[in-house]
Amino acid sequence: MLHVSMIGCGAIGVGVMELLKSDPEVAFDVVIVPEANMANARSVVSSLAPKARVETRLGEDRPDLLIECAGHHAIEEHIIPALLRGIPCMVVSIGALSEPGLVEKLEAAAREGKTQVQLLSGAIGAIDALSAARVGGLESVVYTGRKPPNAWKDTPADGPFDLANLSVATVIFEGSAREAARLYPKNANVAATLSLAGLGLDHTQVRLYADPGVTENVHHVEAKGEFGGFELTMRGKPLAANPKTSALTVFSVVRALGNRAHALSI
Ligand SMILES: NC(=O)C1=CN([C@@H]2O[C@H](COP(=O)(O)OP(=O)(O)OC[C@H]3O[C@@H](n4cnc5c(N)ncnc54)[C@H](OP(=O)(O)O)[C@@H]3O)[C@@H](O)[C@H]2O)C=CC1
Ligand SMILES: O=C([O-])CC(=O)C(=O)O
Repeated sequence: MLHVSMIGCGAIGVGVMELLKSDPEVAFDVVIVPEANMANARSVVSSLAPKARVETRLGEDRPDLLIECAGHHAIEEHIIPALLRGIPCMVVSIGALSEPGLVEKLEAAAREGKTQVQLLSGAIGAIDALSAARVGGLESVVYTGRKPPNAWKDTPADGPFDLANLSVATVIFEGSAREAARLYPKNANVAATLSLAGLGLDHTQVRLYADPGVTENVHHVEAKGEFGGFELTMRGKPLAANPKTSALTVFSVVRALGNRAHALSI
């Protein structure tokens, strides 16, 4: 039985608890949320993981695994202290790791705690192939993200582009993954994941489209290197609870937990 504590009880956290509710090998013991969200989280958790406590921090608990499904601040606030205590962690807010120095800080905390932090693949696939290809040497990684115009509301594209009236697919950003993450932090998880697995934030090229012709989060990756090349297109259905998040992200967390909990891992 894998004893899990989870940070976050939003679109991903709730989706994960729903799918694992009847898995006898995964037990949620603690769900961590901000103070203001505790009452709401308690009512959700009581039906999905009735044995779990809702807390604002991990406290003295020592889970087999701490998983972050919360957001950028949770990494500094909860993951780094847990790693320092030797608790293995998983992180889904990979976009947060584009903040200078944060990856190194995570790594140092895991090393000091003699444990490991796993960065989950989330909404994008082929991370295994890309990071294996890096071993032989990569030449280029180009990521194209395409989302419906309303997905770019309240971002730097909202204003320079008349999102509500776009009639054709429009490039709203072209540049490095580092710049994409700086300008579009809430849409930067995939670009950051590809960068960490591949050529890094400065050498991963990113093009972002507001496209009235799509209803899904479309992620296209083209990678070339010593291994040869690959092209991948993912058409991620957004979650009803948060249209910025593809459903595959929830499945990716469930897979990762299953791989730790079950006898067979794939
Ligand atoms: N790797 C990938 O491919 C993807 C990663 N993501 C990332 O996953 C994360 C979660 O996404 P999603 O579930 O859709 O987001 P939601 O906003 O639906 O849920 C986030 C949850 O985390 C809680 N939370 C926020 N900050 C903290 C904190 N410091 N400590 C404890 N709890 C906290 C929120 O509480 P409250 O509501 O009170 O703020 C809320 O319960 C985001 O960072 C998102 O960018 C998303 C999609 C793909
Ligand atoms: O598709 C998703 O779930 C999220 C996404 O585009 C990103 O954050 O890069």
